[in-house]
Amino acid sequence: MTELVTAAQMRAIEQAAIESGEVTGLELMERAGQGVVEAIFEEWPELDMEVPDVPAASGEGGAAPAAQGRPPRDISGPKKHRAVVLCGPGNNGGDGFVVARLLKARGWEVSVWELAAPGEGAPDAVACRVAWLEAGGTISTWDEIEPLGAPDLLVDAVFGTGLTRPIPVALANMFRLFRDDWEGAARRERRKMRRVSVDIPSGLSADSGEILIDWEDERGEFPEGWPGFMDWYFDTDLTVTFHNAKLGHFLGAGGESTRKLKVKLLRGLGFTDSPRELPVSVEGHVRLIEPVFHGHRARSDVWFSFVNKHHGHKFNHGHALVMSGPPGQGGAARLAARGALRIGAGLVTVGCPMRAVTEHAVQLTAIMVKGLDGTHGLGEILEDKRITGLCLGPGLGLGPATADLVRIALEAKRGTVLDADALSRFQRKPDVLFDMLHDNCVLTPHGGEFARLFPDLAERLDAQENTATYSKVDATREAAKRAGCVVLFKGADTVIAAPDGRCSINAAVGDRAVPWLATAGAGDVLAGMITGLLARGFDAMSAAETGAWLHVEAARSFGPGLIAEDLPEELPKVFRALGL
Ligand SMILES: NC(=O)C1=CN([C@@H]2O[C@H](COP(=O)(O)OP(=O)(O)OC[C@H]3O[C@@H](n4cnc5c(N)ncnc54)[C@H](O)[C@@H]3O)[C@@H](O)[C@H]2O)[C@@H](O)CC1
Ligand SMILES: Nc1ncnc2c1ncn2[C@@H]1O[C@H](COP(=O)(O)OP(=O)(O)O)[C@@H](O)[C@H]1O
Ligand SMILES: [K+]
Repeated sequence: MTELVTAAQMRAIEQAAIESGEVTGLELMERAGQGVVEAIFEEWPELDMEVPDVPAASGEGGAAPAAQGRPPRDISGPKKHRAVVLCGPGNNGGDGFVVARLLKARGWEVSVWELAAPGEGAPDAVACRVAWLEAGGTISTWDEIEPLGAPDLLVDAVFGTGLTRPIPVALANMFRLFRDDWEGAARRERRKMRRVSVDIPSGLSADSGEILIDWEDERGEFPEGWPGFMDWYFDTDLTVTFHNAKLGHFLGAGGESTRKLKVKLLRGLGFTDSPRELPVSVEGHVRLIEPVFHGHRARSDVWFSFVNKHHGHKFNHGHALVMSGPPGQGGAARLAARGALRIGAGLVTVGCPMRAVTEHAVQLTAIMVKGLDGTHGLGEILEDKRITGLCLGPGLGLGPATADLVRIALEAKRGTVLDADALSRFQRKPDVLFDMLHDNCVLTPHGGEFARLFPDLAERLDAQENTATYSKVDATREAAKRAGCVVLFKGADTVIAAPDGRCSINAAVGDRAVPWLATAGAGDVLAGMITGLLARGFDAMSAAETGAWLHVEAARSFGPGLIAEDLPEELPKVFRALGL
């Protein structure tokens, strides 16, 4: 798994490298700029070549008049590539000056626009600005911006990890206007404008992925028909970050805007080849779930145990029990049960009220059905120690029986997933639930359920929109600590945390985006998949991480048009593709 860092952790890493004398701040900035240029040419190799001029129409420009019967000959020579670099007042802007200088040295026409000159607080950026001027570069200020020739490349080096204050909405709007103006100009000149952000799209918090906008600022001055909220950051095609990806690349709006992310190593930070190991002790880091089966990277323990499924009979693979609600509401439990079976539990039983047995029996084949006489019946069946995974919540109902079933289930101390109604039922008294939970449990709330169990954390998360001091990672970590078990907070940026501080993100963004997974019942299947893994003996954190990752892989493999029923059925294909 890849380690993700916060802005403060990144600063600590850089600081440690600088203090050790291994590298200077200026060298780091130079490498960062080089990394961006390298990434640009890797992503768009065509930019590394000269642009052939478009032959002008007869009589215009430099093209020769067409000789009879022959196409016009281009005598105007190659055009230069053009870049516009937007520089901010800090070290992110410093990186921008390096990029500008390196592109100019390769023969590009480069215009630099400066929000404000870097000051004493950013001496390395000042030095890079001087180097740009010494290389013959010029600098315009943002209030002098005028339409110019269409660029092939727009480089956003305005704000990076140092953005902590919200930017004025007027500035955010300028990002959009530049982008639109230059994109229009590029279209007119038949060029394609690529947008690249240095470190993180400007306007986003590197810690929370939130858009940092000061909405109070001059908002009223702008005309009707404002663009939607999601346009208020520097919308970009490629983000080039350094050393390690940041949390903000995967959370919230940051996840949605980071379509393509390249991580460039800054050699001299105690690194050899891998961004996966952190060179200095970084407390409380977060991992991106990204199991790798082949290649030079070591397999994680989770995947090792998955591959090495024991041989033996079905009970070696665990027995999952999924509790169902009353007749007519059993679909959710059946979806969960199917997920548990397909992910490899040896046996799966749907436990239901006696009157729901017929409904389940006509629908289920490989999955067993057991009529249970309420809490008493659940207690009885749990005397069978071969039942190793429990799932309660999908379609269970919000009546008092649900709370009793949860209590009996938790007393049995098996691997247990609580989802949906099993969470919402405790809205009024979450502490009652927290007192019963044990460390082999996984709670799988979506946003609404999270707010029911942890209203103060959800409120804090909502309220911090413009300050970026509190992220989904912070909220989920706090929730896990309070609950005393693993909490998986769902979404395209699913965050999974354990009470001991371990935390990971399962990001369904960028090339892993699966918006079609937002379909009724998808969450029930996820609960079942995690239950199946618990039944197989995975610990709570590994079960949640592996289940969440496979859930998205199944959705990716199936593609648009997916309905919840398709998810379990897609798993064999995912396993095959993984070489299992
Ligand atoms: N030596 C280092 O620390 C390195 C830093 N690097 C770059 O440096 C960046 C971090 O640099 P900084 O910490 O200087 O911060 P940034 O350059 O990201 O931005 C902070 C600057 O913007 C100003 N600012 C913040 N909020 C503002 C607002 N709302 N309105 C107007 N101005 C605002 C701050 O006063 C500060 O000058 C990284 O993202 C990375 O691009 C890289 O060069 C690698 C080496
Ligand atoms: N835009 C999205 N991209 C990726 N996954 C998503 C997205 N929206 C929702 N999901 C996932 O889909 C599932 C929906 O679960 P949930 O909200 O409980 O719905 P339901 O109760 O209908 O099953 C969760 O696993 C969630 O992480
Ligand atoms: K930036």
